[in-house]
Amino acid sequence: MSFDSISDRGLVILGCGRMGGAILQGLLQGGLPAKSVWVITPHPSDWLQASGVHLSTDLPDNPAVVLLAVKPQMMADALSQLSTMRTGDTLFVTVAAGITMEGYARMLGDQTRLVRAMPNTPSAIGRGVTAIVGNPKATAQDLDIAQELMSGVGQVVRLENEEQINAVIGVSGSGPAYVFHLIEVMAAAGEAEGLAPDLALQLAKATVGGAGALAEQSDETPSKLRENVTSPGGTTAAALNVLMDPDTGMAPLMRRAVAANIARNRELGK
Ligand SMILES: NC(=O)C1=CN([C@@H]2O[C@H](COP(=O)(O)OP(=O)(O)OC[C@H]3O[C@@H](n4cnc5c(N)ncnc54)[C@H](OP(=O)(O)O)[C@@H]3O)[C@@H](O)[C@H]2O)C=CC1
Ligand SMILES: O=C(O)[C@@H]1CCC=N1
Repeated sequence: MSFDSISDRGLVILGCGRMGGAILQGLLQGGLPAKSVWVITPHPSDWLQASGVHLSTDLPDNPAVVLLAVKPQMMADALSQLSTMRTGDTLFVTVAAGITMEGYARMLGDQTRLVRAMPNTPSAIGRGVTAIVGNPKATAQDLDIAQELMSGVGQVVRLENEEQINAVIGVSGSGPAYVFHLIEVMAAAGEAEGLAPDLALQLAKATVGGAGALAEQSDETPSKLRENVTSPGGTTAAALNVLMDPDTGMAPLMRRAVAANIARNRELGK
């Protein structure tokens, strides 16, 4: 990775919890010098304190990039800490759900160059996927910089418009939670059928992890991979009859879950 402008002018990270921390870790591993990073976060972890970044010190007044990684509900308060910064030349990259570009224009001014990025928690192990979209002031170079920042923690895809970010949150931003829940319910079903809890959990985790890796690495579609498991008239077919029921199966359930996610995201944006 090349971080020339960030190395020269600095990166400020506002909020260094799960997501901000994962991104910072990816950037440092990718070669960004710790001395180019300023972090504002109320309770820095031991790892952060040992990382060599600037903590609780004066901020550069014209950093190349500010990464916003606080909870949406904290954003307005948190941004007030940047009031001494000249924001004209600085690119803002935000990972917060809910807050729209219009909302940022109200808080930061309508001249601010801003990229919304929506990562997910597998970023913590470099296996995230992030979707990015720029506001009307963001340049092609700004999108390249945001892509470079986020590629430290996994794949990056680009969106055509801001509206699409809602569906991204519903699918991949929140999606790891759905998959973790799948592990929980598969393990619980195994336990209910007589497996020891640890063994049921091991089987469920290895199955979801292995199937996910196979789906990513295989040239076959997920539908074909599913068919490969399913012997006609066999045990998998019996289970899929339940899971693929058009009225009560996973498809209508997932549709409702993603719709609820998007509705909440719109509420947060108000
Ligand atoms: N978790 C996820 O799966 C995803 C999260 N996001 C978005 O990422 C953002 C952060 O989420 P996540 O990392 O999970 O949350 P965390 O709570 O883990 O991180 C938020 C961090 O912000 C810090 N913080 C709180 N107030 C301030 C402040 N005034 N100034 C600076 N820092 C502050 C918190 O500190 P402390 O806890 O010490 O108070 C915490 O370390 C959210 O906007 C969320 O929408 C996006 C995609 C996926
Ligand atoms: O639950 C949330 O609001 C955030 C956004 C995507 C994942 N976590």
